[in-house]
Amino acid sequence: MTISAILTDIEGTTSSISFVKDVLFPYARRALPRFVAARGKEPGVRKWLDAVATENGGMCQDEMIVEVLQGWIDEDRKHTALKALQGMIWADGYRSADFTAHIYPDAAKALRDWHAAGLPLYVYSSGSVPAQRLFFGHSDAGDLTTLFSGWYDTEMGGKREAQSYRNIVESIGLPAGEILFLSDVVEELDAAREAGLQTVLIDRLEDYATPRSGDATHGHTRVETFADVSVR
Ligand SMILES: CSCCC(=O)C(=O)COP(=O)(O)O
Ligand SMILES: [Mg+2]
Repeated sequence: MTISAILTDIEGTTSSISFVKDVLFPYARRALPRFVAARGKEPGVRKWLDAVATENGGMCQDEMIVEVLQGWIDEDRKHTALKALQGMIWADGYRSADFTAHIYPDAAKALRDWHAAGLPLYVYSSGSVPAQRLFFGHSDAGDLTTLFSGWYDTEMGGKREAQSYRNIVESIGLPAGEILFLSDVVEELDAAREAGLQTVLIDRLEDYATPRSGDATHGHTRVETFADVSVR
């Protein structure tokens, strides 16, 4: 079947889970108290803190909001408010060169090759769109932002819901069946398939101790690196 565009996940797909869990999340957890104290009154920050407070019974102390957010980081909650705030915090880390974002060399190469071949590339991640731009703007392989034609986060809906992929398909403006979605999470691939997209499971051996096979792949094509993704 024709592939006219590629939509990719980040964590566990283009990039290692351990970079996100062991570098980005602890950085945000540590920096949160100081970040909220320094910037909590800015409208663009306050709106997300207020959203967290409202969801937790209207708590009014920022210290309590910080504790809730740190708990969500520990649980790896993919909450839009947390993701927006994390993105703002990571901006400091990237700017001061505390880290660069991990990208598998095979992913960087394939993304460059597909872009050069004229295939439009899109990102769909639980990380906020500003966080995605920072991530690919400061990757181990340099600034890759110009490779992408569009960016989507959970403002489009949750990654395990078919409607989110329908929203993205409408935004991209191509037939669902011509868009290939790449992810390490089978439930995300299931939702994308339900919306009519083509799917490939990226099964990184560095991230997943046991290769997924048989029923565990839910029938999605499985590869271990981007080099094995066929776009013809
Ligand atoms: C691009 S921001 C860092 C990743 C992140 O916060 C995250 O939750 C990644 O989730 P994904 O949907 O890319 O698996
Ligand atoms: Mg992922």
